Amino acid sequence: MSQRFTDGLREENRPTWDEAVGHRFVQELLSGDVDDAVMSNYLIQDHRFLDAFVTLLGSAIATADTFEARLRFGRFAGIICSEENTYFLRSFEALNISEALRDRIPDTEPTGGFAALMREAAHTRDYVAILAVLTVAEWLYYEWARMRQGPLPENFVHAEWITLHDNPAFAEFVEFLRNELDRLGADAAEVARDFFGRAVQLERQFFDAVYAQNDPRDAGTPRNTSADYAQEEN
Ligand SMILES: Cc1ncc(CO)c(N)n1
Repeated sequence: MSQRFTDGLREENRPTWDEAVGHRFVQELLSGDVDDAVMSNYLIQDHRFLDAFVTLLGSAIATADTFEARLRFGRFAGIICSEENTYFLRSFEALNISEALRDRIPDTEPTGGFAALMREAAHTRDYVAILAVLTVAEWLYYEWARMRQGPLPENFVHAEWITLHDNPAFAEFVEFLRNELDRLGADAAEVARDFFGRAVQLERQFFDAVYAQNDPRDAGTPRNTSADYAQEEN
């Protein structure tokens, strides 16, 4: 039996893939031990990832070569734009992160890099390039989420981020993405490898970045001097 095209792509990126799937953030999330500051950094950045991701899903709907695939992407986009987006909003509320505070936090480099990569893939209008990025994002998340061995964490912010990526419908969607890329990628292997490889790198860097920042909520604490307040007003 020959190896699936997507298995080959993953093998080419194996060390980085494993570093992402087994990342400290993932381990702490699965055990429910992620620090609130780290989770806040992650969710603020990932909510922006989601914006670019929806754009990419739109380009998949536009470029897919079958009606069946278009329907799948449409149904998935529905979940991302409803249940997943409201998960973020409920989590921001629980972590006491206002919209104003979020607006003050700049993009990290991997967030900007991911948005650029997704925009680039969408602009190619090449279904294979688009599929390669989508497949990394969803397959890699499915792989870490299903590693959980103990019970779900009690905190819904942790638990729901796991179950959103480890449930039968999500597993089926990942399998669909892989089948699509298996079906079409071999004839456009260079494009597939390029976008797949860059996406895997960014996934690891995205996790790294949440530990390289301060508590984002400090950006919302009042400063010490009235001069600072005055500056803020202007
Ligand atoms: C950075 C990143 N990669 C993948 C996913 C899963 O869609 C996500 N939410 N964020």
